[in-house]
Amino acid sequence: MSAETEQRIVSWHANPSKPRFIPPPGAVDAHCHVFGPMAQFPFSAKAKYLPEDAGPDKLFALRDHLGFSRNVIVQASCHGTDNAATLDAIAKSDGKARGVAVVDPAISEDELAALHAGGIRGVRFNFLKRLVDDAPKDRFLDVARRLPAGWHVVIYFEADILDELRPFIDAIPVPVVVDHMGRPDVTQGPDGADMKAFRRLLDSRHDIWFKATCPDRLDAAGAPWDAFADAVAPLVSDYSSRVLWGTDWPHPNMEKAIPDDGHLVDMIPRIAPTPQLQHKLLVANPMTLYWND
Ligand SMILES: O=C(O)/C=C(\CC(=O)C(=O)O)C(=O)O
Repeated sequence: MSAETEQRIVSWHANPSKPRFIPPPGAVDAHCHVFGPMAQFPFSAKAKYLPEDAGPDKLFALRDHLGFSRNVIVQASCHGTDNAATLDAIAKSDGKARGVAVVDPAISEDELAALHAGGIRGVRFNFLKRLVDDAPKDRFLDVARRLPAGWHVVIYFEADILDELRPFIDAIPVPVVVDHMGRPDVTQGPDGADMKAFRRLLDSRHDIWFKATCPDRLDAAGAPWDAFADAVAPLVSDYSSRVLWGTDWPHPNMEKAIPDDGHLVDMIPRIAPTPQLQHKLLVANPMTLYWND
């Protein structure tokens, strides 16, 4: 894809509402991205989408508008394995951001150490065919065995390949964080086949975490995303010590159904109704994974 021939896409709300829910002090938006700015950080030649710039200035303004304190910036597929934009945003955050990188599995120990010094605390393995050309499990496992101390692996997959991925996930030697709960069909409800399979995965190891994120991606009925709230609230309550939350801003590939970030924040008390759950989801859990040093 080339910037000259493709039209750049805006996938985020120009003027998100102020949420009614007020996050607790120290709340972490634990899943968000930056795009570019392209002039400084060009997108990957293999990128499957070409977004407009959504850099750290916009991300930090949104953080403050929504009442959050910190961000975990996840390297988006449009930047490939060049983590410069993510590192730049972390460096500009005044200690208020950490990150998850996407790396070439052949990365050296020195390069991993440099990512650690730049605030990276995990690597992401993406299995979505519409986002990446290949996902080599053996090479992923090789790098997972060489990660700096305290790091984890983030995996992104869709529910229909969970069974196939189980031996791979079982072999990951560090904690695992599952993006968007492995994209279950939330219309099946809390006891549907997808949620049951995901619970079996969570029960198989106590160091598998998940992000209770993306009602906009998972609930096609649209806001206020009632099916998402019904299906996800029991999961948050039953696995409250290993769940994270994030906006997913700037919502890559959601340009046809852009969510209002204020409405996304207002999902939090529906899936985590008590102050205790909200503190775990937004403060204690992400601090354990990302600011544990
Ligand atoms: O942002 C997300 O979590 C989900 C994405 C984009 C993505 O992961 C990426 O580009 O790396 C998606 O489903 O298109």
